[in-house]
Amino acid sequence: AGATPYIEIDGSETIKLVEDNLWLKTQPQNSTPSFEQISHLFARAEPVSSTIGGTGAYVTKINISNTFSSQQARFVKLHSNYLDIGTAYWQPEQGEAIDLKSFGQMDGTNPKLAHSQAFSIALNNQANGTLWIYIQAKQFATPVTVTIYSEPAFYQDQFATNSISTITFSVMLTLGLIACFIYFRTQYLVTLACAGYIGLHGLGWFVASGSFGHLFNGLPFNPVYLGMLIFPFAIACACQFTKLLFNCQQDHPRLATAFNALALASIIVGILMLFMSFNDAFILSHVVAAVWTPLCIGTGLFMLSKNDFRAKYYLIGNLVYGLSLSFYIVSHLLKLNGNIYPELIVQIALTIDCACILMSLAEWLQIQQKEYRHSYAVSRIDPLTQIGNRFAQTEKLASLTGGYCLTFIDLDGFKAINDKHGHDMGDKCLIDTVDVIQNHLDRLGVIFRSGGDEFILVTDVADVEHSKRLVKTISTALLNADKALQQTKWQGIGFSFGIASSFETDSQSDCLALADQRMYQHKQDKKNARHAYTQTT
Ligand SMILES: Nc1nc2c(ncn2[C@@H]2O[C@H](COP(=O)(O)OP(=O)(O)OP(=O)(O)O)[C@@H](O)[C@H]2O)c(=O)[nH]1
Repeated sequence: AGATPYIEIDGSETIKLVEDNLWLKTQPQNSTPSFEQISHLFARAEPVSSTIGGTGAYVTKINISNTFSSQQARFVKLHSNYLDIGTAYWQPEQGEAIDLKSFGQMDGTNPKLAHSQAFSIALNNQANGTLWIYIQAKQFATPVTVTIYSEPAFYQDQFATNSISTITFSVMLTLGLIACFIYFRTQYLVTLACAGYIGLHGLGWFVASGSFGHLFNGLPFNPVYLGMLIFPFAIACACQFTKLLFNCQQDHPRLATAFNALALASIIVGILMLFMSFNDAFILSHVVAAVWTPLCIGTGLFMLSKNDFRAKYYLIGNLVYGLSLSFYIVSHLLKLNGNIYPELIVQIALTIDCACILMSLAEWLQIQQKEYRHSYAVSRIDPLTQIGNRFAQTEKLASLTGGYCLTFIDLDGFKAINDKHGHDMGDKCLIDTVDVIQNHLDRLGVIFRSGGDEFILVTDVADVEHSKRLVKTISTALLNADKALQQTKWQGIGFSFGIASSFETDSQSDCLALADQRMYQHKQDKKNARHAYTQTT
């Protein structure tokens, strides 16, 4: 270890200590050690160059001198994501060592700070002394830097750090909840996977930032570690989401297998992690991330190369997240000392990623909606004549609220066309006949092909008088249509029809039956008239 560092408390807002050779490795303790224990441990501690990747307990002492002529309050912040036990003592040059408040994550008395721990120290005027710090955790994921803040600078830093952290995991949790609600409404599995993907990431950071522990302190275990344990389950959801988003089962079976395999592996890892040491769990989680990140970015690039526009948001989000993770790793390895924590940058990037993921889900839902609308329309259109079919007719009848008029139309002599010229010509005849009907009746209501050579015209009617007038108008229109048909090559075809209104009957089925009956009567009358005509000639 190098010489004991020395800090002069002057006018500076913040004083940062380089982490190199600051800490000494010592024996972990079962409970918060006393000053005597710490000084004892310090004497036998092993020098280490850095705490990064370390586990267990570390101890340090820092000489501090207050150059002010007044008492000074300062905050000491340690950048340590995990911290089971943290305790510090101020040993003035003269006098007894003073116990500063414990600042571990299991202790509820320290100032609440996302991703870090802090404690306060009051330095008498012109005081010289030694600050002893003991820290203990299952894992030191980052170099544990020590920064000394003036009171205003600390509160400012605390506000910014906690705000950014809270906003990001709140946004993630909210987006996850939105995806969850979409699942309840649509039952699409992709939305459930999306809810898991975003929601579990949000929950993970809520726990990992320390905020969960700050809200629910007094737990028998340190909840901050749980953040890492949630991660593989979030990745399992992310795999399923990606697979379903790009319809991999149908379009890219090999990718689907890869995502299923990684999802299964992540779940197994996630369960195993609960039973292994946190250090192993920590490494395994990073292995999962190392497989997932290139896989999702590669998939995004591949899908974009196939012009799949769902990939655009997916790729942007994962690139932002991937870059932030790289920055996180590099910043810790190179011990970059920016003003903003790399964890917060990852959290911000992940929030952007989650928003992009939800956008890609929206794209997916939009495609579904378009397909649904298309099949909805197609299922209600008669493919031969392109007018509404019986299904559409049933819906129209069900939607009627006021008075209505139903016209039953049946072709005369259609079977003969089929018999004489074949079904293809019969089809053509039907198409032409519908054209003629539409030209004459379109403005009078909606026409449906109820089957074979039968059609129904549905008209909304205001009152009895209106329905009486309508009977005349429709009859005239159909007689004109009949005449028009005679001008085409289908002279043998004619229309028989019957009209009934809701004012004459009690129900729609009665109204339909009455119109059918009148149509049949009309057909019979025409047949009789033809018969009589043939007899007289
Ligand atoms: N080409 C063709 N024929 C069809 C189609 N749907 C039903 N048909 C035929 O239409 C004919 C309807 O029979 P009918 O109602 O007895 O025909 P019609 O000659 O008009 O007899 P009336 O109604 O008594 O005047 C049957 O031969 C069906 O096979 C179709 O989509 N295409």
